[in-house]
Amino acid sequence: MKPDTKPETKPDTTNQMRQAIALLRRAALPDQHHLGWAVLWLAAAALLEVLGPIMGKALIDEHLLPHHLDWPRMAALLAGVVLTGWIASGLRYLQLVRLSGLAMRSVMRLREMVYTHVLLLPMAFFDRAITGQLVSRVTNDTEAVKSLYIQVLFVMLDSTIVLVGTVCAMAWLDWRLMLIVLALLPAVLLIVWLYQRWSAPAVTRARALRSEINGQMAESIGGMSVLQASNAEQRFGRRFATTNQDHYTARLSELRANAWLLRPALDLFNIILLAAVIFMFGHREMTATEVGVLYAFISYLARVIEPLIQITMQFSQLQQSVVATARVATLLDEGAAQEHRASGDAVAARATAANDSGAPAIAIRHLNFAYNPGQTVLHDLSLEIPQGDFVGIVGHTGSGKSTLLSLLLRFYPAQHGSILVHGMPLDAIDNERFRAEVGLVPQDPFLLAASARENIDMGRGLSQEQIEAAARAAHAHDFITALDQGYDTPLGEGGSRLSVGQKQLIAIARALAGTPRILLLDEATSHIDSQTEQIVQVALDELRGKVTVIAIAHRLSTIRDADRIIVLNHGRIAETGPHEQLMQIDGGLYQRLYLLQQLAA
Ligand SMILES: Nc1ncnc2c1ncn2[C@@H]1O[C@H](COP(=O)(O)OP(=O)(O)OP(=O)(O)O)[C@@H](O)[C@H]1O
Repeated sequence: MKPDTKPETKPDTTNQMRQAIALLRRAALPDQHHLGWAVLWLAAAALLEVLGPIMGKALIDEHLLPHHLDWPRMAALLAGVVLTGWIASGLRYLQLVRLSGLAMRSVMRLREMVYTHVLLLPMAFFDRAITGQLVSRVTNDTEAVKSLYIQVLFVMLDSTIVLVGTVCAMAWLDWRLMLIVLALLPAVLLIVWLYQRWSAPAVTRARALRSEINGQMAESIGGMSVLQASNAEQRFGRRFATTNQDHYTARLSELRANAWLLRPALDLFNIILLAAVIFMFGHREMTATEVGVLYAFISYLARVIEPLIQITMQFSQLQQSVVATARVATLLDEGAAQEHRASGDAVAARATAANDSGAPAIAIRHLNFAYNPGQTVLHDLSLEIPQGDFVGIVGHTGSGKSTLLSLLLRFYPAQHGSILVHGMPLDAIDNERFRAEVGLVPQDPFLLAASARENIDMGRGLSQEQIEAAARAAHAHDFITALDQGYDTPLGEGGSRLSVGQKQLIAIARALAGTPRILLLDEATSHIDSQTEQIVQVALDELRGKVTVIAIAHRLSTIRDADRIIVLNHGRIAETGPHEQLMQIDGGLYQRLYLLQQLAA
C-alpha cells in the first residue's frame, strides 16, 4: 500500500466500487440469511405501500363519488389506506434494525480481518506505512463500511423495491401516464451523474486528508518530547492548520455540490412531474372514475420521488464509504509476509538431526541485500556461527548491522545468497518453530501497557514458573517482585513505570521465556548504565554454551568477551576474530574503535 501522502491521486471509481462490493460480500457472508429475509420483508412492505393508494382510489371511485355509502366496506378501505402505510413503516423499521445488526457484525469481522492481516505484513510494508493512517484504516474506514451496508442494503434496496412496485402500480392504473413519469426519469440520472462528477474528487480528497490529519496527530504525539525540545510547536501547528483547512475546503465543495445541484434539481424535478400529471388530466375529459386515478397517481408520485431522492441523496455518503471500503480492500490485498508453513514436526526433526550432526547455528553464504534496487547494503557476506557461541557484531553507523539482524529475523527476504539456521534454509522453517528458536532483544524495548507478567508472556500462555525462570535468568525477578503488585503490576504505557534499564531486562526476560536456541541482541545495552550493563553481562554469560548469542554493540565493553567479533564496514566483513586477536591488527578498524572508546571513557 502506498502511504497516502498524495491526496490528489485520481480515483478509479469503477475499480473502487468493485473492490468495495467484493469486501462487503466477504464480510457479510455468515449473515447471508438475514439479507435474504430483509429483501423479502422489504418487498412485502413495498407491496403494502403500493396497495394503500389503490384502496384509496376504490374508496373515492366506488363509494364517495357515486354516494354509495356501504359503511363496513368504506371503513375497511379507509383502515386499509391507513394500516398499509403504518405496517409498511413498521416492517421497514424492523429490517433497518436487522440490517444495522448485520452491518455492525460485518464491521467487527472486517476490523479483525484488517488487524490480523496487518500483523502478518512484511517489515518492508512498515518502512513505507504511516502509523496514523494505518490506524485510521482499522478504525475510521471500517466504520465507514457500516454506512455502506446501511445505505446499500437498506436505503438503496428499500427505495429500489418501492420504486419498482410503484411504477408497476402506475402502469396498472394508467400506463400512458406511467410512461410520461418514466420518460422524465433519465433527467434524474443526469442530475446524479453531474453530481458525482462534481463531488467525487472532493470526497476522495476529504477522506485522504482526514487520514493525513490522523497521521500528523499520531506522529506529533509520538514525538512530543523531540517536537517541544526543538521548539517546533508552531511549525507543526501551521502544518496541521494547512491540512485541516484543505480538509475543510474539500468538505465544503462536497456540500456545495449537494446544496447547489442535487437538492434544488430534485425539487424542481418533483414540481415538473406533478405539473405534467395534472396537465395530462387537464387535457382529458375527466370522468368520475378518473378522480380516483388522479388521487392514486399523486400519491404514487411522492413514492417515486422520495426513493429517488433517497437514492441520490445517499450518493455523497455512498461515495465516501466506497472510497473507505476500497482502501480497506487495498490494505487487505497487500501481500502478507511470506508464509512459512512447512510441517513443524518435519522441520523440528530435521533441525534436531542437524543439531546432532553439529551444523552451525547460523551459516550465511554470499549474502547480498538492498532495500532499494541499486543501493546494496550488504555485500557478499559469508560467515558461520557455531552453536552456543557468543558473537559480537560491531561497525560504524550505517555499516549494515541491524540489516543483517533483520535478515536473520526474516523481516526481509534474502535477495541473493542463503542463510541456514541449524542447517535448515531460513525460509523452509515454519513460523511457529522459527519464532520459538530465535529470540530478539531490540534496541528500544517495546513494552505493552500491561503487567510485567503479560509483557514477558506476550500471549504465549506461559506458566508462572516459566515466566519467573526467564525473569530470574534476565536478573529482572528481584525488581519485579519489589513492585507493589509484583508480576501483576501494570507497567504503564510503554513501560513508563520502569527505568530504561529495567525495561531492557524485561525485554531480555521476554526473549528468554521462549527458551530460544538463538538470541539476537540489537544494541540491547546502549541505553543502560554500567551497573545494569553488568547485570545483562552476567545474564548473557550464564547463557554461554547453551544459547547462541549474536549481539550488536556500539559499546564494545559488552562484546569484549565474545567468542568472536565481526567487524562490518560498509556492508562487508572487514575483520573477524576474538577481542585480543583483533586488537593485534595495527591500524585495524576494531582497534581504532576500541581505542577511541577507551579515550572517550
Ligand atoms: N528500512 C530501510 N529502508 C531503506 N534503507 C534502509 C532501511 N534501513 C536501513 N537502511 C539503510 O541501510 C544502511 C544500513 O543500515 P543499518 O541500520 O543496517 O546500519 P547499522 O549498522 O545498524 O547502523 P546503526 O549502528 O546506526 O544502527 C544504511 O545506509 C541505512 O540508511
